[in-house]
Amino acid sequence: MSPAGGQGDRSGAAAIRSVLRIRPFRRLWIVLGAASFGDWLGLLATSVFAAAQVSGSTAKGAAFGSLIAVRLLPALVLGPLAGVFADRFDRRWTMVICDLLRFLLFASIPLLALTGASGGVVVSWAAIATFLIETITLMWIPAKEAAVPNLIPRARLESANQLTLITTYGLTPVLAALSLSVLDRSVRGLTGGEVPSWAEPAQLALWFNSFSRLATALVVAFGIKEISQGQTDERERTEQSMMHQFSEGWKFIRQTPLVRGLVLGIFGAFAGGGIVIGTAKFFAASLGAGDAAFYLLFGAIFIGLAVGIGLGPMIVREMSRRRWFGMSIVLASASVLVLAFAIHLSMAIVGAILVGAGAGMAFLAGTTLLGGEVADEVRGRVFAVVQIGTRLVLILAIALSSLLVGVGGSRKLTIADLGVSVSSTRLLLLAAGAAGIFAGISAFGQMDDKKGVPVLADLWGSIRGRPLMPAEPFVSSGLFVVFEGGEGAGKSTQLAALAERLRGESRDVVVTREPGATAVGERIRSLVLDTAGAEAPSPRAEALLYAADRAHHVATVVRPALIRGAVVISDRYVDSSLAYQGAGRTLPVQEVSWLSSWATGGLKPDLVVLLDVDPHTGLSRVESRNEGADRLEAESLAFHERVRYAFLDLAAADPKRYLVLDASRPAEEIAEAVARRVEEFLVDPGGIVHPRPAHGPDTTVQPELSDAELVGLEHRT
Ligand SMILES: Nc1ncnc2c1ncn2[C@@H]1O[C@H](COP(=O)(O)OP(=O)(O)OP(=O)(O)O)[C@@H](O)[C@H]1O
Ligand SMILES: Cc1cn([C@H]2C[C@H](O)[C@@H](COP(=O)(O)O)O2)c(=O)[nH]c1=O
Repeated sequence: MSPAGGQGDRSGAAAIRSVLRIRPFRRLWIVLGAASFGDWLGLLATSVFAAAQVSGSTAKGAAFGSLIAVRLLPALVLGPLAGVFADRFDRRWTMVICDLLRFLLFASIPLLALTGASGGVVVSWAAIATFLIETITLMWIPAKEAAVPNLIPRARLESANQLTLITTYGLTPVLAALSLSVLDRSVRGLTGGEVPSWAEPAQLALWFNSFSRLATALVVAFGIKEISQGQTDERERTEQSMMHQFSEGWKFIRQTPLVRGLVLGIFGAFAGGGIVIGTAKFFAASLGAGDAAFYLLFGAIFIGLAVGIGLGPMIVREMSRRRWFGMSIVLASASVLVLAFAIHLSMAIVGAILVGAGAGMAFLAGTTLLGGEVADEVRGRVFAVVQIGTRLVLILAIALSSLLVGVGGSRKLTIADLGVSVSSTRLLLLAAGAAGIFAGISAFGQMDDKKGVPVLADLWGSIRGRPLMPAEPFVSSGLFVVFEGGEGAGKSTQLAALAERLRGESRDVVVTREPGATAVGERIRSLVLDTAGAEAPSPRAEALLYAADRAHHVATVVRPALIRGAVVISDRYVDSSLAYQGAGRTLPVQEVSWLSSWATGGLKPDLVVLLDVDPHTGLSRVESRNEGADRLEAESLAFHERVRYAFLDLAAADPKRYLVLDASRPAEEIAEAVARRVEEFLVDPGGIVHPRPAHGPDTTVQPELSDAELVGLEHRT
């Protein structure tokens, strides 16, 4: 899989500019920004407004709290059906109708207040209207989320999500809070403190919220008709009953490993986040810090979120988004553990920033994966489940953790007589961190698209711009033996002897070589080795030519023969490139390795017979053939020395796969040793470490690739 929506080689800013050039998305982003600003304003204003309608601190607190609670209620009651709307009906009209209704409902709250209704009536209506607005929002969000992937190319989905998430959760809430406070001051300043009720900032904010929804409805209806166009055919959508579509959605989530992993991971992350929020006050106190520390920790989480969403893709670059998602959850959860052990505020702030960064990256990767990899016809339902589930998990986690901490938070558990005190807040954080790590690892396991590729090496390779690649899926029932060594080591001699022996046992044997085993290879061979006439290729061009020969050789000769069960014996393979172009030409060995691995799709030999010979000896054998030296044979002695030691180093790094023989021994002795080793393989095929058949739909890789041989692949979307 390519990283869904990965940004490739573009810088973050360039990727975002390119996404904004897509007209329907740009329009949607602008109105969503305005609407999100209005929503945040509305959220703050409705609550403040409701509190302002009653007197007495208890009543004010109850009014404020009940409005917030009412916003969460619809998700529990009506949530499960919301996604069906997004998948069943035209998403553009779903969004438009929802926004028109929200426009009316938002406007109705300050309108009722203007009629002179009593505070109690206004608060009750505000609660009912908020409940209805939230219910409508439940249908609007999956419709919008499911529509976005149809507006932009998949490769730009991540940038689009970055932009939307930063706008919705970073810019607009801060702007809304600032605007509300500036509005409040200005209105009070202008009216000298005698603010008429219609000009109350909370009322003005509600009007803004209302009209921002009207604007969204109009722009979506008349300016982004593409939302309707991208959707699955209407007949297909309405053929099934709603109940059937509802159960289909759940079945899809249960049975699809990617979605299961995503849902599990997202819920785990939100549970962890909820516990951090629920315990934050007590945690700040356990650090011996007061309210200021509490706010600092909260700020740190938001800074981390912004860093994760804004910079995450630039850091991990082309890494598989499935892997990035699981790793981000593990990072966030491990950082919760840091919080559990924090002994100083500075340590806690670092932990909180990392929690935020991990959560932000997981959120971005998860949203992008859902948008890019879930089919259009079920996308709305999947988004709805995530949306509702996260709300539920968050509320439960906050409620339960604050309850538990409230019961035991002020106490300290003293372990035996050791004098070690452990606050229950920290124990809870510890449990949350551990559970989060478990959820992250489980999600990773369910979704991993590079099974068998070492995780940390892949991460490090990705950060450096060269993610490791899984081997191409293929099932070999043959044996792949390669002869390597310097010039005149006796490779052709040994290869011929082995082939003859195996053919004598009636085995299917394919003798081949690099470069030059195919017609294309012959031409490449003459380009790299002929000394007469033609201009010599530069070192990088030489490396590419050998890789091109290898790619064609593997695809047309080696793999087909291995698939049919033949013993393939090749005179030189990847190690020659590492030794000659890497050590000999002093090109970066990692890059040469990357190139070869890409060319071969990760195919490695079962056995490499390295014939080690002193270059003096080898070159003098070649000379005695009186055929003249080719371009590489004509290289300096120092060059051939470097080649020799590079071969020996490669063999030392992976001794199981190599048979190193002293090539100055008599040819018959060497042939005997080679035959013995090859017979071992043939007698005991279980000992062969070539690619095995896949064990399931996702295990399409060679599990035995060593770290050194797994090299980067530039993923393209
Ligand atoms: N063990 C050995 N002892 C002495 N001479 C050998 C031995 N093996 C091969 N030779 C001789 O050395 C020469 C080179 O051998 P061969 O062509 O097999 O080597 P090679 O590694 O394939 O060479 P190249 O690097 O040119 O492909 C030949 O003349 C061969 O007869
Ligand atoms: C595969 C491969 C080969 N070379 C060099 C090594 C030799 O000098 C020639 C091949 O000649 P031979 O007589 O067939 O052994 O090419 C290389 O530099 N890089 C490679 O990948």
